[in-house]
Amino acid sequence: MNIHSTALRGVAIVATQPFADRRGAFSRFFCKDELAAIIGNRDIVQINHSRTSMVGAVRGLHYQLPPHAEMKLVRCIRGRVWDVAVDLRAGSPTFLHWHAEELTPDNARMLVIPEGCAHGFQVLEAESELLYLHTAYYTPAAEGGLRHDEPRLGIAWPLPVADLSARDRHHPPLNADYSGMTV
Ligand SMILES: Cc1cn([C@H]2C[C@H](O)[C@@H](COP(=O)(O)OP(=O)(O)O[C@H]3O[C@H](C)C(=O)[C@H](O)[C@H]3O)O2)c(=O)[nH]c1=O
Repeated sequence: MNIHSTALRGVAIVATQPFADRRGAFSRFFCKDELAAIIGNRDIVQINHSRTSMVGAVRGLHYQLPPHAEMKLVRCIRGRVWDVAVDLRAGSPTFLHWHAEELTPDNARMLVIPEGCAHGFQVLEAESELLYLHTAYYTPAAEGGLRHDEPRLGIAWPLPVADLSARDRHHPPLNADYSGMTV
């Protein structure tokens, strides 16, 4: 598993090389030892799965506030998604900057979204499926969200946004004095 950093501290791309033979392919999805440089002493405590039907649909942008802030490792197991991490860390030199990565089963990439970053994605192929590895338990009271069209982010979604959950339609815009979270 090769780890590639991005402009956002801790946001990383894990590249894996599937073992292919005449039967098909085998991939290592996760390895705490190989990913020790980014996982540290965190544990994966919850694994979630989503399927999104409509091309252009966006899920997110979501995060959990401290003390329930979480690292998420996201992999596309069907279809094609444009996956986004947003830096919400107070004092970060890349505060409110975002990084996007196209994830597919074929490119076998996994995006690592550390604590203090929001996560969202847009579906580029119908019926795309994602697997999310979480280092903190789902805690609704600690959940936060950003609008996909938040002016202070300027995320350049590749397609017109075709579908959003009611919750994601109603995230409030960021205040002008929003300074982020300390994680
Ligand atoms: C995360 C979670 C959610 N839920 C319930 C809460 C809702 O009733 C339902 C759907 O949750 P939500 O609307 O938050 O799901 P998405 O909008 O698809 O959010 C997902 O996609 C974005 C991009 C993410 O980064 C989130 O981590 C991930 O949950 O599942 C649970 O019961 N357990 C859980 O662990």
